[in-house]
Amino acid sequence: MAGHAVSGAASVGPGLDARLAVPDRLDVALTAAPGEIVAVIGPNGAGKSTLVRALAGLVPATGHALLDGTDLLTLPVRERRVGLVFQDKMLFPHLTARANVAFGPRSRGVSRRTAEAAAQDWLDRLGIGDLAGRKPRQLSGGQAQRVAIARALAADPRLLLLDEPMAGLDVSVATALRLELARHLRDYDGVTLLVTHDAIDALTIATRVLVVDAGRVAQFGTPLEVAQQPATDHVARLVGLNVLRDGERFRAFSPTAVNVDLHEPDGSARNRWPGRIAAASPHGAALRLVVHAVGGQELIADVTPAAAAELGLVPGREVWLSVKETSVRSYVAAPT
Ligand SMILES: Nc1ncnc2c1ncn2[C@@H]1O[C@H](COP(=O)(O)OP(=O)(O)OP(=O)(O)O)[C@@H](O)[C@H]1O
Repeated sequence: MAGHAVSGAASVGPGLDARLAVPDRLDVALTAAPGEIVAVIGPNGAGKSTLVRALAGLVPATGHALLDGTDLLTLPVRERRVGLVFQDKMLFPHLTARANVAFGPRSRGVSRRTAEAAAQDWLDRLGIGDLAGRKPRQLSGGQAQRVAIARALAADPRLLLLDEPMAGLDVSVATALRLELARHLRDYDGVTLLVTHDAIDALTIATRVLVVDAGRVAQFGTPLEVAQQPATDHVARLVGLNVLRDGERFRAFSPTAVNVDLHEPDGSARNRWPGRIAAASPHGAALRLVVHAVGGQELIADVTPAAAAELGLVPGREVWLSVKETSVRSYVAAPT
């Protein structure tokens, strides 16, 4: 069966098929079909940036990273058909927005005229065509980020690496950029990796979510699988669920399903925990309590402001939390 992919071996088909290791920092495998948008999420220091930087060739890694059948790790950085957008944008400060975007095509030998026309077209599409003649220092954060995205896309990459492209932007700017990015990515037939700390990005833009924890893949599934059946506390928090481990299984329940009492509740509820309120903050129309349960587990409970006032639910208060078994979803986390 020469030429055919075998289970566990690298595939030679289109898309991305990577297994990358960086000593003491990262050891992950992932695949993505053309057109897929993979959100990469995980706690600080999990290895998300190391993964995208290894794919870009900015961090030395071992293993393989087949992109449309060609191993990126064997190619010099300049020859990898990879587009990069980092939080710190990395625009050339002395070049105009248009020249920044034209840089990729120019360095591949496209004539200045053609490259600049294409650059102008990308800037127009991203809604900042009128700013094409400005230098990066004359642009706002959101505008500069659009230039960085235009520059990455104009280079016609087969792999687009976006490392927290919305971080550091004003909420309204980030929201507008997120919508535009989602629209562009829907038409993009390469593979996108989007590193994000934002559950909305992960769950709305992505076709799949890669959860990285301590340099390993903790979960790799559809946004729905990951939202409904998170396999790490970090993701549970990100999607706003409580998750308890029960051997091989996970037990998840919504903060809105949690009852808060000042005394141990009556009855035989299996799911009840004494603890102390560590924090309270508004969450939509509710008040969200973070409770440190006896035993170390951190749980969240949403209560009405009226109940909070009546029971005196303020940080430091000892409480009992309980949840009905019918409100608990029990599952074995989706395989990675
Ligand atoms: N240049 C470096 N040299 C050695 N170790 C590094 C270097 N950069 C990062 N690390 C370590 O590698 C691990 C992964 O870091 P990485 O920046 O990839 O995490 P991350 O998931 O992107 O985190 P964050 O969400 O905070 O950006 C961390 O333990 C970090 O301390």
